[in-house]
Amino acid sequence: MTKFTLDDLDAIVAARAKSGDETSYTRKLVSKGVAKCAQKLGEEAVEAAIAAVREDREELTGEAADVLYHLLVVLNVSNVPLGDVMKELGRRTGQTGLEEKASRPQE
Ligand SMILES: N=c1c2ncn([C@@H]3O[C@H](COP(=O)(O)OP(=O)(O)OP(=O)(O)O)[C@@H](O)[C@H]3O)c2ncn1[C@@H]1O[C@H](COP(=O)(O)O)[C@@H](O)[C@H]1O
Repeated sequence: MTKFTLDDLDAIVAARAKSGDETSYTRKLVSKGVAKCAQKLGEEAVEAAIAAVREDREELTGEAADVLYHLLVVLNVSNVPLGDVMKELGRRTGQTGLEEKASRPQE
């Protein structure tokens, strides 16, 4: 079996978001707008963080899957391609996290 990737899920999310399928959770969520999608992403991220602090690996695995799915939904409604995010991550591989932080514009 070939490995399921984030690109595969991204393609499913994109197709479901624009489908008129009443049974699609993605379509339903996207139709509520970016604020609702972002709220769900935030909730799932907090749940994942709580699972991590609890050291509950099984719970964290499930919550992490929820976070990735909801992040893809938010990127979709915001018209930000996953490829752009991956490009940005790729660009950062040449430097350490602390170097990247120091290179950010000062607020
Ligand atoms: N990976 C996911 C995925 N992860 C989480 N979820 C849904 O996210 C929701 C989050 O749970 P909650 O209890 O917080 O949601 P809720 O009670 O509906 O809350 P509200 O949205 O009403 O606030 C659940 O309904 C989950 O089913 C997902 N829904 C879909 N996918 C993927 O998207 C594909 C397409 O799904 P549909 O669009 O439903 O066809 C699926 O085949 C999956 O591959």
